[in-house]
Amino acid sequence: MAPGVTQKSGDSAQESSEPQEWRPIRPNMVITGTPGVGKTSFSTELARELGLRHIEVGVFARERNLLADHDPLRNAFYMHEDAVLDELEPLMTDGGIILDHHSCDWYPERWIQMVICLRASTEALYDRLEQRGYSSHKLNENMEAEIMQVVFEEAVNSYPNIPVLQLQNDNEEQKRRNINEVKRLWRSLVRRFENHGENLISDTGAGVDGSVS
Ligand SMILES: Nc1ncnc2c1ncn2[C@@H]1O[C@H](COP(=O)(O)OP(=O)(O)OP(=O)(O)O)[C@@H](O)[C@H]1O
Repeated sequence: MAPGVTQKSGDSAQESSEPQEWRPIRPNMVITGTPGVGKTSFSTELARELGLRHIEVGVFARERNLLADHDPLRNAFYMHEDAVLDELEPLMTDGGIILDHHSCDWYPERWIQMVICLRASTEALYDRLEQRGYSSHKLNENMEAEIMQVVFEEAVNSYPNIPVLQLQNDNEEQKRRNINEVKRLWRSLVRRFENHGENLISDTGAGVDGSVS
């Protein structure tokens, strides 16, 4: 995996100059995971069913000409991270956003109220990445990252106040079960967010297929 495919310079999940009490009008969600685990498929369905806006961060950056250098080894572009954050800020303030990207350590923590890390078995992931025609370097790098749970640990370290839901996404049946469970958790979060000003989910994990929250 390209380490972040972002160019870091400044603000991050753990560095915020905003007052602690700042919160979006509605909650936001991050869906992360190694490339190929199924973030975009999952986010698209979830956003449609919950009436949320799905932002595939790499596409968002490309559409706004916020891509930086090209990494020839991975055939991927870095992003101008600060500029992407600036563009995202008003959207995140309104809330109801699903941010979909394989790196999640650069958003201000105050933006995010739910974090999901999708996982895939080595067999499922290998097949998906091979089908994409990835170079052996890129394929091996991603496989190793998934086995070493690099993205999950990044998510846990970036959002110390939010339980990170880890969901196994090897097949369509698991995806459907997980989407249904995330919808239930999200609706519960929204109710508590509106009623009591809470921004944490407390009942994560229960009944979610393969979850290790
Ligand atoms: N639950 C699933 N069962 C079977 N195939 C799946 C599942 N989820 C996704 N896929 C397939 O895996 C491939 C990768 O999915 P997707 O593009 O959603 O992954 P991604 O994590 O968003 O990747 P990237 O980070 O590179 O954008 C696609 O061909 C998709 O159809």
